[in-house]
Amino acid sequence: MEIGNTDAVRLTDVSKVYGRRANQVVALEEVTTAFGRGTFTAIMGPSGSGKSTLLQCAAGLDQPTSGSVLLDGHEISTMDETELTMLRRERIGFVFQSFNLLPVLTVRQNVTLPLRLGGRKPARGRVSQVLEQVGLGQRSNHRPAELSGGQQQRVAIARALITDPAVIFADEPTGSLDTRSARDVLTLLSGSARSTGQTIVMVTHDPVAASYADRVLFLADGRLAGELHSPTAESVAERMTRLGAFADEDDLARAGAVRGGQR
Ligand SMILES: Nc1ncnc2c1ncn2[C@@H]1O[C@H](COP(=O)(O)OP(=O)(O)OP(=O)(O)O)[C@@H](O)[C@H]1O
Repeated sequence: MEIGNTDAVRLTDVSKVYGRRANQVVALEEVTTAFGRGTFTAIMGPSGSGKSTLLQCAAGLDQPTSGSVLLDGHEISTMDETELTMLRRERIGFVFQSFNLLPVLTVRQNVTLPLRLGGRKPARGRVSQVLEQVGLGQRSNHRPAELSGGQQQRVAIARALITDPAVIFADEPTGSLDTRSARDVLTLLSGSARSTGQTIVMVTHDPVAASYADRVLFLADGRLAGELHSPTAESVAERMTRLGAFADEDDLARAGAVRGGQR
């Protein structure tokens, strides 16, 4: 069922409780929000605030305890595992901190893998087009070990883009990259939202990374704790400090670097 609306994902009163009785952890509590088509949203919050849980529930990798998740017009909270697997394969792209490329496959083979797993072939010229889009047109026959971290992450983004997904979910996509590679990856993500209307939802701890998004959603203790539109690294860092997120020295140093104007 496809419904005509402008939201790629809509969560209504989503709660997630792990464990039973005395050991219960409320990871998400009645979260209601939406991710509009063609938008780039960053999700931020202190450690343990529910960011990964939100991403997993929104992407159909985990089922909420209660509430509704409408993804690309499909109610996923009532789907069984087979239906969810199909939906994830067809309509969702994933990008992880650790790239998750297969070392024995070439760049081209890695990028086409999601299609081949679904028994499909890429349309003529599509793989080259996507590789050009991520700036790796000349690297299609290389293997991941022959590429830098930033280039490997761009292969992972090409692999996410190839299925033309309704949403790309990215979990700390710049977490293991140097500043310059991180900037390339973030520019690519924000560019694909702006130029091709790709919807992107990204979890990050980094205010600079979040500043590339159109909107930042803040979580605290499993609940929504406000949002910022057209964020700057400074405004995000300030909000995170207020949420008590920068509790250790590394985080404080990063917030300080941000105020020094990294971007
Ligand atoms: N499988 C699980 N079983 C029990 N508790 C869990 C499970 N997964 C997450 N939690 C708990 O749910 C809460 C939210 O966790 P989550 O991983 O979503 O937070 P996060 O904001 O992504 O944290 P971080 O920034 O540290 O990665 C935490 O208290 C965590 O301990």
